[in-house]
Amino acid sequence: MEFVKGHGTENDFVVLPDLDDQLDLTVARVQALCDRQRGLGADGVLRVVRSDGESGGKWFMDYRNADGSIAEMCGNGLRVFARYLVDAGHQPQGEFVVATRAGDRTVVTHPDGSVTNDMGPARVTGTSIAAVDGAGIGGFAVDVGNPHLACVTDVPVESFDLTVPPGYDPVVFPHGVNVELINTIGDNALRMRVHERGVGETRSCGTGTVASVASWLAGQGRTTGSATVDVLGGQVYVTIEPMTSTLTGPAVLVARGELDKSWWDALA
Ligand SMILES: N[C@@H](CCC[C@H](N)C(=O)O)C(=O)O
Repeated sequence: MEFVKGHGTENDFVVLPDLDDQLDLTVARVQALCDRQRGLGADGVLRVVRSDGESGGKWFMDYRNADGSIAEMCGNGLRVFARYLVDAGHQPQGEFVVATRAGDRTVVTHPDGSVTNDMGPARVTGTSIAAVDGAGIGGFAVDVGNPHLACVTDVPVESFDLTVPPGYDPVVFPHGVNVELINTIGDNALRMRVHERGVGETRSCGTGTVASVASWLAGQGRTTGSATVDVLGGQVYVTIEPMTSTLTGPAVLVARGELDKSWWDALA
């Protein structure tokens, strides 16, 4: 069984081509694939499935977090997914549509290896508080298809301990939440760290960067704008408009290989 390893600003993924939707991708298999000691190591798995195109997309991105849970959307993963499709010859370079659990998303692959995703609307739904290092930090709840609590703070984001999952209000976020801590570092320039639902701290989160810019704008009473977002693994560029948002950043394919069949079968 073929796999590809890739990353988008060091948010890393195992890509599993399963064009005819044959794989039984159990929680145990996702956990083992993502484990950095007993598997390949990744923040998540991207299963590539050919879709019937009825929803507008010819491809379905089946995204799983490292703990085996299913999430609606993954922004960095979508760029890697698009790069894989072009690299494998399944799509010509340029614009095409990928179906996700959050809806159809248009992607544009660029010759320099970067990808621009249409991320759909970033909806600011209210305010809430994250508990980090024993202190409460206020932020905005932002729905980017998946849930975020994006907190702009004056405390340098480098100073937080994200080895401990941030606390959050389960009434506001009944299905868990991704928590972003954000500093303003210049004109239209942010720095972000993230604790991802189903993973832990990661070096980047694409939907989290979109939520961060939406939250930063909401704090100024704005609903449109753009910013660069520095993350531990690099930099992305986000635009927010009333009806949609975009995310541009690198997508890197690192390795290709074959999973050992007896290892895979033993995990069923
Ligand atoms: N890293 C992703 C987000 C993956 C899903 C997230 N952990 C969740 O459970 O919602 C991204 O780049 O957006």
